[in-house]
Amino acid sequence: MPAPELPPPQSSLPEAASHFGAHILDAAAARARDIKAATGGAPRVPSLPAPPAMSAPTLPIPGAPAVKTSAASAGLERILRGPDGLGTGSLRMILREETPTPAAAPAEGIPIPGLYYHPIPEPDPVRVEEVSRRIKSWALDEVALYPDDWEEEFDGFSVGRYMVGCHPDAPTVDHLMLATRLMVAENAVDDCYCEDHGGSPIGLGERLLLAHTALDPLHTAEEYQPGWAKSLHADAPRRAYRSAMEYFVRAAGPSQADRLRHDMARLHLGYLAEAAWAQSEHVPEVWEYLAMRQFNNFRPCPTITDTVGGYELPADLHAQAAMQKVIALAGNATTIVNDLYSYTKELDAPGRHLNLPVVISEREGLTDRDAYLKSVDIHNELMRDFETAAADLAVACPVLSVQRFLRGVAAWVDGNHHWHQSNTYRYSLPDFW
Ligand SMILES: CC(C)=CCC/C(C)=C(\C)COP(=O)(O)OP(=O)(O)O
Ligand SMILES: [Mg+2]
Repeated sequence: MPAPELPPPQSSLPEAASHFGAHILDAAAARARDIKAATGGAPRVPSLPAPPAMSAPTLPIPGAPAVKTSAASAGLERILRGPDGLGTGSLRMILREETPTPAAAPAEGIPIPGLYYHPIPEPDPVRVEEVSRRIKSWALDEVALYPDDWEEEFDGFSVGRYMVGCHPDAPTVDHLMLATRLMVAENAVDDCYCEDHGGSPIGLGERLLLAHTALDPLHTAEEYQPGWAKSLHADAPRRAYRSAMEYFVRAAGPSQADRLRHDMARLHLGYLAEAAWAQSEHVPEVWEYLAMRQFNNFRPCPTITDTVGGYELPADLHAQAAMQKVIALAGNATTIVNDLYSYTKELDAPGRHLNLPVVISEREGLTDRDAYLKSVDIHNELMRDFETAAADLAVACPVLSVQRFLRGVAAWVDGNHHWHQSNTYRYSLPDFW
């Protein structure tokens, strides 16, 4: 695929996407007021020197002169200038292709009573149809992802609606396809290597490591390089990882690609811990389960929100501890949403599929219902902690790319809930109410 055509850089979000993740900025404004009331002064300065207050925030344009302020350190100026090396020309904000904003229609399915979440408008049906068409073509014609008898399940996943709902600020369908191919590939690895399409804990480490080299290429002796290259076509998960990553690397900057590789390594580590417990039929303590779920986690999906949005969060701003905490909390909240909506599906699956309610019931001696309701409370705590941490960071670091990234992560969290609630093909609620 040629790299997406990039219209000229824009300095502010187009109206069509202006609603996404807005509650994060609302929360940030409230936090700023609270902080000012509590301290009588400006919001706390983070460990980085406070970046310059910008009245008309604009993305640092690669190669543009550094932002000259007394407050910004040289390091921060370098970060705010944004990447200006070779190949950074594509790292600019893209004007979103205008499509009509759909009226907010009630989602299918029933939201979990007592769950703290933000409803979203029904994803743009025009984009959903186009993404669904393109992803099926990719799955069948480019990577031979699945046999004919898996087609109903593939369609039932509704990945087009999922990704359009999670990336409302994606400027083009080409950008949405970056996330959609990765989502399909990540689920193919989970289904085929770990779960119900031939998965097993036995030999999982080898399979995951070899699949990971489709994301993080092997550089070895000339004699052995062809054997490795051929292996990337050996099965559907590796074909899917290789192709999805190839498209992603063409559109992303080097630090965005390396961020994804790191997040995928985290994901694979989480799969291995889950598999080790399945192999030994061990039920971990609750905190141990929550630790595993922070790695076996949707994290690699929200963290590409800048690439899918056509801009870049600078590596140093992504790597700062406050951002890492926001990402971890958001990923944890999204993944416990999966535990809650997939609970009945997993109870019906062979063997014991660990999720938060099952582990709490086993480890704390609660009834299934009480363990489930406690899991809802834990999700809600994680969601509020995520929103508080994101609001704090938005106040401490008023840089457009940071604020847009935080809104993108929040939009992903909201879109993920919408998909789980409304995917009645895949999920149903327990009768606890
Ligand atoms: C798409 C992606 C990065 C997934 C990461 C981990 C993962 C597979 C989930 C969070 C979904 O968990 P689970 O295996 O429980 O999936 P289902 O409940 O079967 O949908
Ligand atoms: Mg699940």
